[in-house]
Amino acid sequence: MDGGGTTGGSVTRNGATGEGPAKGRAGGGASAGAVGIDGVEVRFRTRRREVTALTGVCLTVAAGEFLAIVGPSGCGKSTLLKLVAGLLRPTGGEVSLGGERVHGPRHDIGYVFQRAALLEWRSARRNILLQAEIRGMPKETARARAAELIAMTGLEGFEDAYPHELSGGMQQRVALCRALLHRPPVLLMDEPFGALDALTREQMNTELNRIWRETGTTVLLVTHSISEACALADRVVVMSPRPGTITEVVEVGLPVLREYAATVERPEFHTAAARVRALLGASSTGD
Ligand SMILES: Nc1ncnc2c1ncn2[C@@H]1O[C@H](COP(=O)(O)OP(=O)(O)OP(=O)(O)O)[C@@H](O)[C@H]1O
Repeated sequence: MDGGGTTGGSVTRNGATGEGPAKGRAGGGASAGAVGIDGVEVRFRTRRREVTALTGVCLTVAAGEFLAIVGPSGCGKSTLLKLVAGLLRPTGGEVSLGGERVHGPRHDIGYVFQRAALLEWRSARRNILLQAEIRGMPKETARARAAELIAMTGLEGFEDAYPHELSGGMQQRVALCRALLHRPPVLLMDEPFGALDALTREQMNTELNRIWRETGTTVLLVTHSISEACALADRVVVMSPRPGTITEVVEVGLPVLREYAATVERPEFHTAAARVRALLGASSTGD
């Protein structure tokens, strides 16, 4: 049930180059944290028409893998993330997390959206701790984990600031901390840096790479940026226009340690980005 062919350079995950990490970077198979998407179809029926958003989508994501998803607007990228989160049921096929079929909303995932969606009347720390309150996590555990994440994302000194006192990048860091508070094995990110300026976005890419290496979380990132996808991911899933199917899965073949500016200079990056761009053809996906 693996989706699409692969292309690009050799596999360097598992630190084969000696430049990388990291715990939890398992091979294939349905180990804990792995995502399985098997023959999935999604049809939406509204009063006026029926839309087939996804059809015949098959994909296996290994535990600890970083997967990026790109494709033209409306090809079903967000729909795919919602299926994994259990917020949506497929019309056909099956979705699994850690080898277990997804039947409804899952609590063992983290979700980051384009907008940080922070509560304006809560400080950064209390926005992060919201996750703990919703889940009934023990207070001390939650506070300790929040402090760890605040340090990891460079938010120290801003714990008591309110959202309007934070830059866009800082707000997304808070959203990321909130999504990671309960140590989810799977992190879903839907255009998380789309609203940031180019420089902040590059910094966030480098940070996300570090956080991914440190946490060992499986990441599914939806992005419109070919550069972002190839700079961060182990593999890039390229989708076709609606009804969304997987056109190809491009293996990036870069070491897991990725500092943005250096990464985009590497030949493996250029090979992968050129392939993704060619597959997307004249579609609207940016850069
Ligand atoms: N709840 C819904 N009801 C009806 N149609 C929907 C619903 N959600 C999504 N769709 C349709 O399904 C298709 C895929 O939507 P989706 O949001 O997954 O695309 P996307 O690839 O994430 O788009 P974009 O890149 O523009 O964010 C679109 O045609 C959209 O109109």
